[in-house]
Amino acid sequence: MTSTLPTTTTIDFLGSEIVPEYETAKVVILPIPYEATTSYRKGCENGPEAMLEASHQLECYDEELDREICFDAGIFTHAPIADTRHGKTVSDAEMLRVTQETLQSLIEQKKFVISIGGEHSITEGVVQGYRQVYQECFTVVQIDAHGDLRHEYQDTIHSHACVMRRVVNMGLPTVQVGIRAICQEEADLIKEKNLTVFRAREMAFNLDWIEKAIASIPTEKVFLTIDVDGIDPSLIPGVGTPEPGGLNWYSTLTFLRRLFESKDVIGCDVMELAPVVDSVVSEFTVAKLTYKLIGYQTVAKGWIKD
Ligand SMILES: N=C(N)NCCCCNCCCN
Ligand SMILES: [Mn+2]
Ligand SMILES: [Mn+2]
Repeated sequence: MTSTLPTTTTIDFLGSEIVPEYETAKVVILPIPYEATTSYRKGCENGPEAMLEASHQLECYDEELDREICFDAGIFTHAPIADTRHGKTVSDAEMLRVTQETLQSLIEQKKFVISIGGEHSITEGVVQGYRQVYQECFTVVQIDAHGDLRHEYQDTIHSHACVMRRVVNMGLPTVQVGIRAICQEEADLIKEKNLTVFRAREMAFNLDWIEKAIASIPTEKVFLTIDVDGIDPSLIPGVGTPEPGGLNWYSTLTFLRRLFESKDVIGCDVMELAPVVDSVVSEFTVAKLTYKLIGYQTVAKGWIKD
């Protein structure tokens, strides 16, 4: 009997010909095509697959780092988890559980995981995975247009608009970068808790922000969460809630390189890509951003092969 159920085949980051054995891979790409609470334009559940497909067009050679980084690091692409595509329902509790458990197991196996969303609420589960493994405190560095600091939004505390509030409530320090859309409740919380926020308006004309942001991170260990709407929508128009005035490409890369070389980045996620029909700009840019993260980490950790 042939099944009519949709099958999930995994598309490998960069293409199957470069995929190493799981055991030897330092890096695992974890697709999390989950979408439930997005409030404006939909489609971020299709982000991971679009990014993986676009990654086949990347050059393996990183011209900045002067290496074919993928052969140094070894990049393994995991099967998707918490998949809401094709009308499947996954509750927030189930998404958080499977995300936390998958992360915990990959981190225990010493993998450097880059989780690919999917909506930003997933980051709560991702960060919980790190908390299970790391006794030591770490800072969550967020690139985003939005504060995501609301207690609750549209009747759920697990909305993508609340994810950093969940992180703050875990007691972890945060550094928020590129912020340019917050509500009164968030502005009040930032003042009350004296949260560290680098606002896009202040960053726009002054590259000083990069060193200031690095210096403001209170711990050696860092988890990096990138909501791709933090980058300017002229570079990544495929997001659910676009906001003008975002980070440009080279200041983003300069910040990320500094972050990886000066801190111990224990993991990262790249969230909220919602592909636009008939344009590949967003998914290609997100694929390239992801490969840059791998490159910076590979150099920082000395995974370079002779
Ligand atoms: N993380 C996000 N993408 N957050 C988006 C929140 C959108 C809130 N719009 C509120 C408009 C009501 N005045
Ligand atoms: Mn955002
Ligand atoms: Mn966000």
